[in-house]
Amino acid sequence: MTDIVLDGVTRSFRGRDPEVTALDGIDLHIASGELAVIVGPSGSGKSTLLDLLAGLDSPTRGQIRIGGQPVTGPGLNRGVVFQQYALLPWRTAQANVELGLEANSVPKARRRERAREYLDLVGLSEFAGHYPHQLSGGMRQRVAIARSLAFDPDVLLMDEPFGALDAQTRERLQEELLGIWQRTGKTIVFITHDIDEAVYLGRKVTVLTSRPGQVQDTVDIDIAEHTSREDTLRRPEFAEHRHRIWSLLHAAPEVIGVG
Ligand SMILES: Nc1ncnc2c1ncn2[C@@H]1O[C@H](COP(=O)(O)OP(=O)(O)OP(=O)(O)O)[C@@H](O)[C@H]1O
Repeated sequence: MTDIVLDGVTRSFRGRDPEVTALDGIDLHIASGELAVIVGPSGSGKSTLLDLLAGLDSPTRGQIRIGGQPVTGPGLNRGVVFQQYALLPWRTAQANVELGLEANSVPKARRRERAREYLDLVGLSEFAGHYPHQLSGGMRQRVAIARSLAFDPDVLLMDEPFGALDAQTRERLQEELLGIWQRTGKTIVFITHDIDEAVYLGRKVTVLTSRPGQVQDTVDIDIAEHTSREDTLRRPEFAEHRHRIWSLLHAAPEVIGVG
């Protein structure tokens, strides 16, 4: 089980006058296998929260536990996908996916096989030998997703992973992510400031207040079985959830950049 529990998580940044409190007393429970979305206005501490979950930063107060274990640093039980692809330009798509497996001491033949498998999962088998500059933005982000999944982490942490992509590519990758989630059963924490994306992907959407980020509410998204994207977007429940999240975000002062 890889439940994620945040218990009174606060993160303040010192060395500035005044001190900046990015997150203030976050209590959150994300169940194993859930696709949890976190939305919040700009500056509400979303990226800070993701860094804490990834173990790239530590809370000033409070604790995060994943599968019952306190997070004390980065770990192979978590894969992270950022907005920018962070691929190594001198490595092919295949070699980029193999990267995480090298850190994990997987033997070469097995690495190759697994990288192929995950490139296939994200629909890029034919591009294994291409370098990042030969791929579109959407393809690069798919390589980044394949790389994060290839070492089989329990949890996938995604910080606005589709934010830099055009609308069509973004929609395609949202579909792919839902498919990957359904096939792999991973626990996914997905950060966005796009309300439609939040409602479309999330089964639970947690809304943060503007700085300092606190949990304003968590909305259960209970849209009956997704059949097609069009069908989902047309459902009255979609509009209701969208409106609810919009209202929560706009109840917070200083709302900037909320789509
Ligand atoms: N290393 C740091 N040092 C000082 N302040 C920081 C640091 N990292 C973040 N902050 C501050 O913490 C607050 C939250 O930042 P964060 O990037 O987590 O917000 P966000 O919700 O991800 O914003 P956006 O949606 O604009 O990306 C901001 O006011 C930011 O300036």
